[in-house]
Amino acid sequence: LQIYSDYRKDLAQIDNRMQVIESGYASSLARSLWALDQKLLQTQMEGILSLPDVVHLRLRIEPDSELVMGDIPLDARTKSHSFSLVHRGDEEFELGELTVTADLERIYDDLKRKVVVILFTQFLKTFFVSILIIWIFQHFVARHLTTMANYARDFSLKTTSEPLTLDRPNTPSNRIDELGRVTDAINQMRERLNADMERQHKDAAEIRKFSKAIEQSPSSVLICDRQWRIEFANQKFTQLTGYDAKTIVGKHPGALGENQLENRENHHLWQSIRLQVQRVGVWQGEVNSVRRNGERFWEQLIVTPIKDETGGITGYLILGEDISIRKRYEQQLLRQANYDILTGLPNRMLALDRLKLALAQARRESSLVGVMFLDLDNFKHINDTLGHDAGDNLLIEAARRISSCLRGTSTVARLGGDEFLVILPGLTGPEASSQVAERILKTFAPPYILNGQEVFVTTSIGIAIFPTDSDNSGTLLQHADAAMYQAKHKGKSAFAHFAPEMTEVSHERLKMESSMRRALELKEFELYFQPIVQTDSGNLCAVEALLRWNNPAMGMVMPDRFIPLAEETGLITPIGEWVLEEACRAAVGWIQTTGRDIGISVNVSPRQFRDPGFTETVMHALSTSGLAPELLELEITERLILDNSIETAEILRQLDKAGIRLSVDDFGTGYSALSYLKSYPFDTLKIDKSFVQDVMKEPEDASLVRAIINMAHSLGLRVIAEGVEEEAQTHFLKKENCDFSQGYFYSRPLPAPEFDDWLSSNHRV
Ligand SMILES: Nc1nc2c(ncn2[C@@H]2O[C@H](COP(=O)(O)O[C@H]3[C@@H](O)[C@H](n4cnc5c(=O)[nH]c(N)nc54)O[C@@H]3COP(=O)(O)O)[C@@H](O)[C@H]2O)c(=O)[nH]1
Repeated sequence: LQIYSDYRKDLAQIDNRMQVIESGYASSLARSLWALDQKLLQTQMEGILSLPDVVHLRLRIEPDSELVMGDIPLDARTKSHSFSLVHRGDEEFELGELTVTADLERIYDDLKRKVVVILFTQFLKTFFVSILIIWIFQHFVARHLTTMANYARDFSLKTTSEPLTLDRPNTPSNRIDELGRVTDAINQMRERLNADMERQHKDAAEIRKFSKAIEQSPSSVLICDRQWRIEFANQKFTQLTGYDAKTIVGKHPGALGENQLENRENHHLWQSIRLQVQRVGVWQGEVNSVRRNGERFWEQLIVTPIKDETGGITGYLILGEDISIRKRYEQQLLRQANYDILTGLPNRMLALDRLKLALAQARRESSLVGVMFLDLDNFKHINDTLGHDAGDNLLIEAARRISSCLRGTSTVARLGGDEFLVILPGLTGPEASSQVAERILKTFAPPYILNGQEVFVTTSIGIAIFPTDSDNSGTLLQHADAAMYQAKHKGKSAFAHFAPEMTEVSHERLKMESSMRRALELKEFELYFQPIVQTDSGNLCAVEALLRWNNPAMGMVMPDRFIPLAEETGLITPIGEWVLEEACRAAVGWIQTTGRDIGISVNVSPRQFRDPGFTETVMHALSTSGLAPELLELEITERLILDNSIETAEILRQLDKAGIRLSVDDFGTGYSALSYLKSYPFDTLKIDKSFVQDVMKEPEDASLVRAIINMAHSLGLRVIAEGVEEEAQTHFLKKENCDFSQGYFYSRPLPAPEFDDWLSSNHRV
């Protein structure tokens, strides 16, 4: 711009000069021309030519001459200016025209010089300024950017603890400038990354822990997606089912096998599981599953949905536990509770159930049911003379012969000892039962081979018909029993139909009942005491009170004989009350004499337990004797709990709340379902003596006792083994960690004075 402006100025100067020439010389030149004064004209033109930059003059003289002075250099850039020469008198005459040409080369040279100088100085200035700027940029910005770039390049998960620092003073202004802010942002990012990584490590450790726990869980674990397709199976699942986790991924848990029939069965089960999980949120139950090798096993399944934070279902969790052993024991216990071990026939309990069912069906169909009571003649004699084994073999063979005479719909059961019961549903008439009886008597005709010798055994059969003789199962049995006695009276190997006059045979029973009604008043009842000891030390810890009836006419009557009658007649309530008060009083006496807390166990019959005033009776016995509630243990049979009534649960809860201990008596002889033990507040479980007595002889009984102890312990119950008679049994029970033992090995039940002697002489008290 500067150069251009100078250039314009020089041009303007030349123009100026042309104007000055025009204004200064035009009139004098016109005068010289008018006067035709050539000399002066020449002088004037030379004067013009001497002016700076003017190199050429052309004077055109009218009409046709011309005067030229000076030269125009070749290729020179010029500027010309022409003006007219006019004579102004009265009239104006154009005398000619002067064209002045100025050489612009000087101006251009000046211009070039200036350009060179300016360019050079500008270059130097720019160069040094750039150097300065570069240095400033390098010092204040670029080297820090390089540091940042190096930091970013070398940044890795290992270096997150090292912050980015710049090589410059940490002043407030440095902290808030761009570099400071970027450094701060990078360091904040590093810290956030650190915190995220720490959280991630923690989460990963948690996830590892949980997945290890699931992987090593003692329960089998399946995780399915929302469509019930398996996503994960743990080791235990593979162990349990034989299916490799990889091969079942994506399959439905109910369609693992190749057997289409099984898959179809499973389909219905899993459909109801799915519906319940959707409706209730959990499904729990026992399932008979199939292993990969086709083997069946029982498992306890719990199926629950897996939910995300919003409560939406993301999948399903299926936990399984192999309960085959427990199931086997339950089934074994159930079998033992319902079947007679010796003959394999249904026992009394199952027989009564079947009888009730047969009666219910007969009522619906208006048909007849025959009830036969069989008793082997002379069985006691054979048992006593040939021994128990021979007696057992006889019972087995008798059971087989009776069964062979019956149709599939009939039931034959062993009621106990040598008594059998036959139920004949759908009878066409009483004579049909006579035909069956005759068949049975006939099959008894061939001799039995016992201990290598031939023995002839007969049976007596009593028959009662539903509904002719009674429409009640209990009465029908009594009638059949009465008829059986009639058949025996007839002379054995006979059968008899019930007749009303036979009821007279229950005369003895009536006599017993009336004696029992007076027994309390006449103080004929007595308590015997049997110690309960700690199995490992043999030390006394409690005593069981056992009732005896000392009748002048009948002698010492054992409870098995009179308690069922006392229950039937309701006399058990006052008798039980007396037992409770006596037992508590006796316990307080021992505590005072020995200075030790000795507990007392009292048997409670179902009818006594269900009496509305039972809880008050117990509390009254405790308060009048002053016995601490935790020293009283009530023994309740499984039978009582099986009715599963709300009242039973409520009474048990009240007693438990009062601090009284509760035990399940004769465990193993009833239904033996372990599930109820969980539902009621029991403290102790008493294994029935029938199992304990054979632990050294029967491996099955030993494993059953072992299983009962383990299961009771797993439910938090203490275990008492009843009927310990031999030392070997105590070793077995010790080994199996049975808490307490009771039986003749330690002491028989003793009357009060003898028990006091036992207490004072027994060093383990
Ligand atoms: N409701 C009530 N029931 C009672 C009461 N008193 C007794 N009973 C029940 O009568 C059943 C038979 O009792 P008992 O004849 O007294 O027999 C008990 C023991 O003598 C017997 N026992 C003890 N140790 C051994 C042994 O080593 N071998 C062996 N063969 N028998 C032995 O066991 C009976 C104890 O049974 P439990 O009650 O199951 O502990 C019996 O069912 C009593 O419950 C009563 O007051 N009220």
